[in-house]
Amino acid sequence: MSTKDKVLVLKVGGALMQCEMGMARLMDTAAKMLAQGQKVVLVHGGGYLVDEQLKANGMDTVKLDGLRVTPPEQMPIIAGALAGMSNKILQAAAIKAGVASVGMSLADANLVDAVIKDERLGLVGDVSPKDGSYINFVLSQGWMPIVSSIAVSSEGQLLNVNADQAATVLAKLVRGKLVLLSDVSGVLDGKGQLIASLNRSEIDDLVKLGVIEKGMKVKVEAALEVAELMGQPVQVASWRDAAQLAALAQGEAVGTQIKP
Ligand SMILES: Nc1ncnc2c1ncn2[C@@H]1O[C@H](COP(=O)(O)OP(=O)(O)O)[C@@H](O)[C@H]1O
Ligand SMILES: CC(=O)N[C@@H](CCC(=O)OP(=O)(O)O)C(=O)O
Repeated sequence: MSTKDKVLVLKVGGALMQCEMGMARLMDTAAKMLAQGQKVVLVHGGGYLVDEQLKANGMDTVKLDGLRVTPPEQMPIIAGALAGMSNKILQAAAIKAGVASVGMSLADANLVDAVIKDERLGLVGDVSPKDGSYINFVLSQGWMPIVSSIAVSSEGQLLNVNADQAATVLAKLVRGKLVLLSDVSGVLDGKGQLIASLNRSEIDDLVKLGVIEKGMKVKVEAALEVAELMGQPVQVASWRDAAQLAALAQGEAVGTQIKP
């Protein structure tokens, strides 16, 4: 199987939706890849928009180990910011770049099974892959799925899933190649220098030293899970960096390689 035959699962962090230029560059990159026959699933976060909307509604944000504690009264605002605003802002940018997309969430078409992760986190979801037929159908039409990380449990409860974890579940579902794009060029060492590659023991050491923390800890752990499961590296890079996007469009490795 050549790399182009593999679906590319691209995850973007929420800071992207606050940067018109970044969105335009990313969607132009996606348009190029689609034109080359590369299938792309775009998974998105939206943490910044959630923060803004909670604040506007007089609510506090609490995070535990990089995950947002999600009390029931915050769920409508969080679902609105992620499955609504963030998803549609990205679809608008896709249309502007000539990319036909399907806006969806983890709740669509039996994509995943979702359960409450940990009672202390409230309505935060833990997801596992279930049925890829809908997303594969969308891809077969040449459309780009744009997927938010809102899921629904079998009891009909809306759940907030960390978007890096949403991306890992979709990568597993389509057996795809996973690239996590954030607002930093990759995993940085204690001096702010880009680390070219990391394996499990190196990650454990940097977490213990406090060099990898918060959202980046969640991200590298999600990346490592997929890398080990699929026996292939997962890349952590930046949507801000035009050179990294250009390299990505050429199928080249970018940022930090999280290795099995
Ligand atoms: N070692 C590290 N290297 C790079 N970023 C780190 C590191 N440790 C913590 N971070 C933080 O993690 C952030 C990226 O995680 P996160 O905010 O969750 O991104 P995203 O919203 O793009 O998923 C960086 O902006 C940085 O503040
Ligand atoms: C449970 C949990 O933490 N959910 C995240 C979902 C969005 C996200 O992950 O956004 P970024 O990729 O922009 O960080 C949140 O509420 O912020």
